[in-house]
Order: sequence, then C-alpha cells, then structure tokens
Amino acid sequence: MILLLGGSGYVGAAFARALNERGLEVVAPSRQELDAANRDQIAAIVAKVKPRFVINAIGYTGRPNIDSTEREKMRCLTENTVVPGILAEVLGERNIPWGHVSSGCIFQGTRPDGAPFTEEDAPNFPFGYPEASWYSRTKAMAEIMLRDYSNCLIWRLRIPFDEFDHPRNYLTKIMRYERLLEVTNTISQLQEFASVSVETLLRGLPGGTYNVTNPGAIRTSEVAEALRRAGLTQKDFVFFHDEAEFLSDSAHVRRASCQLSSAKLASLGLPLRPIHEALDWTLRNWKWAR
Ligand SMILES: NC(=O)C1=CN([C@@H]2O[C@H](COP(=O)(O)OP(=O)(O)OC[C@H]3O[C@@H](n4cnc5c(N)ncnc54)[C@H](OP(=O)(O)O)[C@@H]3O)[C@@H](O)[C@H]2O)C=CC1
Ligand SMILES: Cc1cn([C@H]2C[C@H](O)[C@@H](COP(=O)(O)OP(=O)(O)O[C@H]3O[C@@H](C)C(=O)[C@@H](O)[C@H]3O)O2)c(=O)[nH]c1=O
Repeated sequence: MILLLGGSGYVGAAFARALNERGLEVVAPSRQELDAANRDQIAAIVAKVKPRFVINAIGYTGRPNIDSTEREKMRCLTENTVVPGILAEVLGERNIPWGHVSSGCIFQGTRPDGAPFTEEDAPNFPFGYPEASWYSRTKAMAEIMLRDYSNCLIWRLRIPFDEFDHPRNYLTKIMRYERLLEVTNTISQLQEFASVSVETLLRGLPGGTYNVTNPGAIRTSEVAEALRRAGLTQKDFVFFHDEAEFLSDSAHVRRASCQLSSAKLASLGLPLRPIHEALDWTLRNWKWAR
C-alpha cells in the first residue's frame, strides 16, 4: 500500500495518476480525514496503513500564486516546513522510504559559471536572503532539514506544465496573464515529474535530492510562441519592460527564475525528455478544461 498525502491538490493529482497507471494500491486521505500538522494523526495513519512508501504532496503555494504566501506566513511555514518535519520524524523512526515535493524556487539564476544548479549546490534563495519570497524560504528550510534523513527523497519540481488546461498549469497561466515577464527557466512536465518520482521509490534509489526537471531551459517568449504555433492562442503577447516593472505593477515578490540540471537522474537511468521535446508533445496533446 502507498500512502499519498495531499492527493486532492494539483501536484497530488498527478501522483495519483502515476500510481494508478502502475496498478499500485493507494490510500489518499483528505485533509478532513488527516491533519498532517498533527503528529499523532500521522503516526496513527502510518501504523494503520503500514505503507510500502509515502509521498508528501502537501504544501502551501498561495492563490493564485506565491504572492499571497507573503500574507499567510505561518500557514506557509506549517504546510511547507513543519509538516515535512513531522513526516521526517515519524517515517524516520520506522525507516519507511518517502518522497517530498520540493521546488526549484530555492534557486535564483544560474551558478556563477553559468551552469545550471545541481543537487550539490546550496540554495541561494533561502532564509537570510531578503529578496527571497517567503514561499522559497520555507521550501529551502524544509530541504535543509530533510537532508539529515536517509530514507527521504527530495524531488524538486519547477514551474509545472502538462497537457491539461488548469489555472496552475504554466501554459494556461502564460495564455491568461495580461503581461509576461521575459525570463529563462528550467521547467517540469508535471506528469513526467510524477512518473519519474514514483520510479525513484519503486527502484529503491537512495535518499537525497533529485532535480526532477526537463533538461535544458526555455525563455518565456519561446513558450508564448510555441502556444501560438500550436494554435492554442492567437494572443499578441505583451511583455513587461523589465523585472522592476513586473514587481511594481503585478507582483509582490521576486520570482526565482532559475536553471537546474537533471543529469543526476539521467545518470541513474531515469532521464526526462528535453524541455522543447516535452513542450511540443504537451502542446500536441492539449486538452481544454470544459
Ligand atoms: N504548484 C506548483 O507550481 C508547484 C508546487 N510545488 C510543491 O508541490 C506541493 C503541492 O503543491 P500544489 O499541489 O500546487 O498545492 P495544492 O494547494 O494544490 O495542494 C496542497 C494539498 O495539500 C493538502 N494539505 C494542506 N495542508 C494540509 C494538512 N495540514 N493536512 C492534510 N492535507 C493538507 C491540501 O488539502 P486540501 O485540498 O484539503 O486543502 C491539498 O491536497 C507543495 O509542497 C509545493 O511547494 C513545487 C513546485 C511547483
Ligand atoms: C504574475 C505573473 C507571473 N508571470 C511569470 C513569472 C514566472 O516566470 C511565471 C510563473 O509565475 P507565477 O506567479 O504564475 O507562479 P509562481 O507562484 O511564482 O510559480 C511557482 O509556484 C511555486 C508554487 C513553485 O514552486 C514554482 O516552481 C512555480 O511554479 O510567470 C508573468 O509572466 N506575468 C504575471 O503577471
């Protein structure tokens, strides 16, 4: 039995699909059935389910985006940092393997040599960095804590997109935002992210950090152009003049535009498709929400 936490969420739903595709039996309690911030409740469900492994897709990302986490700091800290801390304790005591959904948002830019960040690099957008969003700080803090637990796999997801039109999907966002910020990012095809992450547990990969991102990087204008080419929109995209205009007109906090390397996963036999290939496939298979 697999225990999936946060299964009703945007990322949790992708995990549910990946687990179902593999015919794995899953228990996915709702928040009403399980308050993950309560250690006793976590211990009780783990004792009852006796999971082969656990997936933690619980977290607080804000609505409609991370700007709102600045107004709900303690909720954000609880769901992004305290909950994984409780899981680390409970699952560590029982040595049950588990995966935690982290984020590439704990990095800004590239390494000083221009290379993408690897799993060896320390976050450069954590607590102590005034420009970092509260969201990024809480995600970085969780990672730093979880590294001490050898039964925990940390999966970094980065700006998810897939073929399903949804307000959290990067492609939907790009089509809906009034103005766009021209930045370069490594991004993650969400279904591929969930599938590869599940494989890391099924194959018994060691605890530690994994950048579960599509190889390469892409500029916002390339994504916009690809959406137009695929016929999903005819919009004449308008771009912010620069990041300062983005921050003064539309956003409260700096976004962690960054590039990550997924070479570690590839070296372990779990390569993801290059970004442009994954994007083209996704656009060919696009499904509008009703
Ligand atoms: N979406 C994104 O762009 C990215 C997300 N991530 C990470 O992925 C994770 C999930 O994000 P996402 O799916 O977008 O978020 P959602 O808000 O869509 O889902 C969050 C899930 O967590 C559950 N939850 C929250 N608090 C508790 C609690 N105390 N007890 C039990 N369940 C709880 C929610 O339950 P309920 O439905 O009842 O509220 C929901 O199922 C987060 O850790 C986030 O940092 C990483 C990179 C990008
Ligand atoms: C608000 C806004 C954002 N953007 C850009 C900034 C950025 O490059 C991209 C995504 O920004 P958003 O504000 O939509 O999303 P944001 O909340 O910053 O997205 C992040 O969510 C958290 C949960 C993560 O962990 C990240 O990996 C990422 O998915 O869109 C615009 O172009 N125009 C806009 O009006």
